[in-house]
Amino acid sequence: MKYKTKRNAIVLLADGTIFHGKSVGDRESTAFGEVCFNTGMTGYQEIFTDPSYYGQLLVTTNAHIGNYGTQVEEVESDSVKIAGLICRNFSYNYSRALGNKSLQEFLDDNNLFAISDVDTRALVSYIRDHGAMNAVITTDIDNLEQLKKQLSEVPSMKGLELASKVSVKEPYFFGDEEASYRIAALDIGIKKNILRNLGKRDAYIKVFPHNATFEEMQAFGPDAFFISNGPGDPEPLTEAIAAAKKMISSGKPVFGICLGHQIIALANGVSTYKMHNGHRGINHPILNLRTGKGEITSQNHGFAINREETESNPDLEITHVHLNDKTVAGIRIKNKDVFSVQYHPEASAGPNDADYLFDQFFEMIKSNASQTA
Ligand SMILES: NC(=O)CC[C@H](N)C(=O)O
Repeated sequence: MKYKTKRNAIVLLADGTIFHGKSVGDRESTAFGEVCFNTGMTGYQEIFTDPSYYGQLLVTTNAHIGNYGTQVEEVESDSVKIAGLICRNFSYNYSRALGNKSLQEFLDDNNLFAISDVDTRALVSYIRDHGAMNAVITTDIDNLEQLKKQLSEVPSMKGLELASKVSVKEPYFFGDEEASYRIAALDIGIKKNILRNLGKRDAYIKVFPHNATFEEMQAFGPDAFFISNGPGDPEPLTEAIAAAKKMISSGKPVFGICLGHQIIALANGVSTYKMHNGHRGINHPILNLRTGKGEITSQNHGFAINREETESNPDLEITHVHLNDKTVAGIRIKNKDVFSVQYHPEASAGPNDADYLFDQFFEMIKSNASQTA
């Protein structure tokens, strides 16, 4: 087999703990980032290309990664966004009628360093107990003191602005120019499947860079605004928060997903905090408090909005809660067409239980447009 030689590799955590593994392929490399884990059993390609993962070393808890290869259309952005991959068994071969490439080729094309043969169950238990922290994966295993020094210089995710690293530099359009509705979307790390979900509901979308002003977005003549998911700490995104305040006052519908949800909360004076461990997986249970129905959702976040501040804010209503830990999973602004969720109704990867949120957004857009016509 082509990739027979594997080098010894390690995961070195910021607290000095070491887990052993092997390089994927015959490759010498080193990658730094915040270590986090995703429990999804499928959807690795969508997860690896999700811009919200920028700067993170991802541990996959499924026992096999790569077994169904990759497919050119199943990407959530134009490149791999994770900083490195840590897995148990890496499958160099794949079996899938419509696959285009092996995962190894796909990761090599993206120059992404991956290590396998790690006891991921032990690693995940460790992170669960000790919380999210920075780490390095490397084949440079004889140079520990130097690595520890470099690792101590990697900035903490708390306070880190990363949206500018993944956002588009210039505005672009998505969908049919003749569509019935126009949406101005703020790209602070947008996933492609969000655009597909908006576009297929008869919308023409103009996607704006992370630092676009409200006035630039308004000049498109939108019927509604959208604020995307994305990486890093939401609090340093002062330009996005300022734009969100004006979107909210505009009277037009506003929908925020994940980082966008956190920005809407911050625009209402609610603070955010770094969680002990985030929620990353494709089966997170949510309760919709308005309907009393449960939803199984796709999630990927390491920050959350402050629950007490949300509850005591007279303008806000909590619409969804996470059933595992009762964190806030969705809010709306009372008497306005503004709402947001901490999870991913666009799925990709994951279930489509929360697809109705896109329909809800378009119902708001239609009734808002008819009122202002
Ligand atoms: N998927 C996202 O938008 C994540 C938002 C934010 N970066 C967090 O980790 O909480």
